Amino acid sequence: MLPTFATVDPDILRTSFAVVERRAEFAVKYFYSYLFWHHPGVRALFPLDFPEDMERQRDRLFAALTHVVARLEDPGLPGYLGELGRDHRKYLAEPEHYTAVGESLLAAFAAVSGSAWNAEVEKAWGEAYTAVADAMLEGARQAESDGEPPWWEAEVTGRVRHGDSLAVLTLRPHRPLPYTAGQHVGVCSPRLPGVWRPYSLANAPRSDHTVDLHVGLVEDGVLSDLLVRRTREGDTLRLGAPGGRMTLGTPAEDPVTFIAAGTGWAPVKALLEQLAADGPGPAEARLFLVARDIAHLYDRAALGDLRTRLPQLDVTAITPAPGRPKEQATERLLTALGNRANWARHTVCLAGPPRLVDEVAELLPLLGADPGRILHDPLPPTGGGPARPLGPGEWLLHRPRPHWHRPSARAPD
Ligand SMILES: NC(=O)C1=CN([C@@H]2O[C@H](COP(=O)(O)OP(=O)(O)OC[C@H]3O[C@@H](n4cnc5c(N)ncnc54)[C@H](O)[C@@H]3O)[C@@H](O)[C@H]2O)C=CC1
Repeated sequence: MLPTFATVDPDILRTSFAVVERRAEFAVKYFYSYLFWHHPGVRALFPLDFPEDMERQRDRLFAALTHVVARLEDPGLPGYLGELGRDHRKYLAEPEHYTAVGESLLAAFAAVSGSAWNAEVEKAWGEAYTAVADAMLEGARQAESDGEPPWWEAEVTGRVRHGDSLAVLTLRPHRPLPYTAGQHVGVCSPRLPGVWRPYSLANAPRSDHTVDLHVGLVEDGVLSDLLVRRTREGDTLRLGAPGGRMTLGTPAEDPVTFIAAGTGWAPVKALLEQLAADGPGPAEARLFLVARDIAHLYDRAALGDLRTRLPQLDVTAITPAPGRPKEQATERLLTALGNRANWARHTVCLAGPPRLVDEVAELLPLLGADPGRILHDPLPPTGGGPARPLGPGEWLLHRPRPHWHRPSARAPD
């Protein structure tokens, strides 16, 4: 049985985390300095050769903590943590590493909290961290006792380029990778040890166990550059444990809307393949496909095939007006979504750039969609903007663009 957070007072954690969050940058630096100084053995788990990756790792820690603090009463939290622990086996994380991380985290929180840190707060965080670590370790132990490897070695058996910035890789894992359409995996190349990035699996499970990845070139990206430009058939990659909640039951009978932007098409394609394979599918299905320009509406043959197999699928392709920036497609998408009805009846699967996902996920309930049936996965941002909440000073220096729900309300730029 997974540990619960029943004994931890969520208000104490939230109030004290708000204090830490305001000095997040310092807290994170303190945390890693403390961790590496007091537990030098842990260094091996982090990609110190890639400073940019260290930055991402730092952001990820805060993103994960924020996720936990925001969902303390969520009954799905232990399940999420179990999945995280199962996935952390790819970093070769052992119980003693969890202890070292917990000790360093509390030290960092105490260091940045000043007088807001007291015995009661320390006790609450100690208990919360123990519950988090126990849930993660339980997930890892379960995976190990199920005979799951910490990662799956996979050979690249196919590579198709779509323009300069996109490649579809086909991989054959050395042993079958158990997953559900819509899920994603961590991907790592032995040529960049320790650098893991999440990619959605772009196909429903196949009898030959091969999987496709759609890889878009990320500006200044380390792994995407290697995957798009320098990976060849016969190369080996590592895949972490599949995870993610953007999955549909089988057979899926309720009306469903898919919204895919850029390579967010990958998991949506997998879900459509699953619908087509399972039978007639829901009576009502709609797909909004968003791309930065017409040339980036790739994979048209596969879409044509899916339309034949799912004749009820209503497809809307959206690109920016000629000469407008790629983000304008998101405005057009929001308008198109506003023009549709029946949101209360639809399950919505949403995949694409994090900011688009955030904007759409905020808009849909205003259109009548049930927030509990809007499915998307929190993926780390790929460049172009901060990955964690901005501190007050940073906010003044880099004011975030406001999130507009009604594009018509947006001042012309
Ligand atoms: N499961 C998921 O949610 C998946 C998410 N992704 C993510 O999707 C993204 C795909 O990148 P690309 O193919 O290069 O897409 P892209 O950068 O070409 O963007 C496609 C469309 O997304 C919208 N968009 C992009 N940046 C935006 C912004 N800052 N604010 C509002 N809207 C924006 C625009 O409408 C744009 O036309 C990556 O961030 C990747 O991590 C990819 C696969 C699966």
